[in-house]
Amino acid sequence: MASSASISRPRFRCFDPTSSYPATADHPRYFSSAVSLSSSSSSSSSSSSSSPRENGFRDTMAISNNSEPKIVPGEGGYVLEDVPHLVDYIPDLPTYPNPLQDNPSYSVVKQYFVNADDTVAQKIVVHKDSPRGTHFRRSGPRQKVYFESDEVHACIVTCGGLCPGLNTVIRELVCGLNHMYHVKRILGIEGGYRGFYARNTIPLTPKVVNDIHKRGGTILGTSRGGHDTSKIVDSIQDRGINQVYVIGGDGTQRGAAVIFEEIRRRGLKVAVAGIPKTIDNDIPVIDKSFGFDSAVEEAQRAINAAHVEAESVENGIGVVKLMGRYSGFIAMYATLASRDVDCCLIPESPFYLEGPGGLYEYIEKRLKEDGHIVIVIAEGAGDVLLSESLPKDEQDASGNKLLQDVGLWLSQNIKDHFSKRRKMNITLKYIDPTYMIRAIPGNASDNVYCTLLAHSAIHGAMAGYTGFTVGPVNGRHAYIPFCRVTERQNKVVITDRMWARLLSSTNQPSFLDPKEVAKKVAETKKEDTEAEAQLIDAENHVEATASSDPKDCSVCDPNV
Ligand SMILES: Nc1ncnc2c1ncn2[C@@H]1O[C@H](COP(=O)(O)OP(=O)(O)OP(=O)(O)O)[C@@H](O)[C@H]1O
Ligand SMILES: O=P(O)(O)OC[C@H]1O[C@](O)(CO)[C@@H](O)[C@@H]1O
Ligand SMILES: [Mg+2]
Repeated sequence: MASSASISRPRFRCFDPTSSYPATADHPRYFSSAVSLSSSSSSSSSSSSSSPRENGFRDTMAISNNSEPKIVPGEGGYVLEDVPHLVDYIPDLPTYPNPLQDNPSYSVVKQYFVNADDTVAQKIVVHKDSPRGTHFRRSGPRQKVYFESDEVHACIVTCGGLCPGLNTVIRELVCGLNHMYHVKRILGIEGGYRGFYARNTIPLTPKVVNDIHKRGGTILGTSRGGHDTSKIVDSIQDRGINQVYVIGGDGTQRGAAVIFEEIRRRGLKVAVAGIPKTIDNDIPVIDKSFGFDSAVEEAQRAINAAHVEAESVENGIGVVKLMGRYSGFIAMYATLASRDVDCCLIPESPFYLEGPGGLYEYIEKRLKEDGHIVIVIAEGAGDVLLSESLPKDEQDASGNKLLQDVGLWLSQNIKDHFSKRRKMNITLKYIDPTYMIRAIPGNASDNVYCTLLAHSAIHGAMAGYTGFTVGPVNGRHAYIPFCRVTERQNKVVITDRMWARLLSSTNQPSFLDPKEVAKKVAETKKEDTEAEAQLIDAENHVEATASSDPKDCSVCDPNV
């Protein structure tokens, strides 16, 4: 789904010879400006008895706050975009055997532990001569862990809008930590990020969370705004928390990235793991976000109702508004699944109302030929048209643009056009199931997916990885650096096959000038070629810099 066209690559830095952390089997050396610490740590003594502000290094310890992407080049254009690890800034941390090796459920699995070198390819359609390309570290349990079970004090927080499956992720984090790693101390942070410093916490046990996956919403509550980094990290430190599980969308992952930076700056032995959540499916790199399938399924009920209403009357028009602020995935998949939809409008594909090739013309054609029409519109579609007629510039507490009701606006315009100007008798029913599709519990497949996400996050944190988001890349779960999931939004690419399938199934106009389409295709191809060239440059660059004078940074900047 994600197009490589809009990927902006991380900037590559010189190999820093002062960077020194032990090359372990699980953690090979990498090229980046990693930190060098002057003192060894006693942080491994962090245990259940650790007192506030003792769960790691002292605040005052001089630690670089530099967290450039960790890029490991390999043969044939192979690049690993690795995630941070606690030993990057706390060397000499002791390791422990993974307790899973004695777990009767798991010990029967041949090769249960993930090979230290396993990585997941971002691009799996390749040509004979194409470079091997970007890879991410494969997720899963490691032979050695960096936390003892009774040392772990985990917390879970949910932020942003609701999404089916949130409670399942919470449940599986709690049960996974407890059943796989015997972790007993898990705190639920109430009410999103601000809950760290302004709300109570809830002790979470497998018993407390046993049934929650059957409910929509999040038992922890959620919020927008209120991200005060230093207060949040103070709270983490004061409570002696050493594993932070953050469930949320792009904004939340950005927030988690800053929390991780601050934790790293303070030198704390605290792993930060993100579990991506958004029904809009707008998080890049991962195959799809949890809750998306459930939301698409629930949207079918609204579309079905619109269809029944529309085909039961003469000149019936059903309009359904679905979520999708910047990305139209829900509208696109709900349309493709339903087959009752005649027109799908999404933010990525601008449309117009009047004149040849416009929406009104198409509606009239459908009404004449079929007697009815069903239109699905994503909430962010037609934003430009709408703001021209109703200018309004408001934001929510997180800084997201507050949208006006495009479904209502469109319905009103259609009514005005056909009744007043075309003098046609139409019956229009507007259905807005917006919050109904996200307030439900996860469906069966989302529940399984949520389990895998939670387990991946737990294995990663226990293995000492931090500053990462979990998610499947081409079907294999991986650890992805925060910067890769926050650098852009995943959007429907209207020059891709999926959108073409939709156009062919609805028969709607593309609303695009053929010349514009050709231009877009050319742009996409150019960006793809540039991205690949940059990868090859990066590999050559890292090799060159490793053997050159590290102070000579003229080669650092890919633009030089
Ligand atoms: N750049 C940022 N830095 C720090 N915190 C952020 C940043 N962007 C967002 N946040 C915080 O993340 C939380 C959630 O953000 P937001 O409301 O945008 O939802 P989201 O995680 O993107 O989920 P969704 O959009 O799917 O509902 C909020 O508490 C917000 O303050
Ligand atoms: O009304 P709220 O809670 O801000 O949520 C609305 C937003 O949430 C989202 O579903 C993202 O979670 C957007 O599609 C939508 O604009
Ligand atoms: Mg968001």
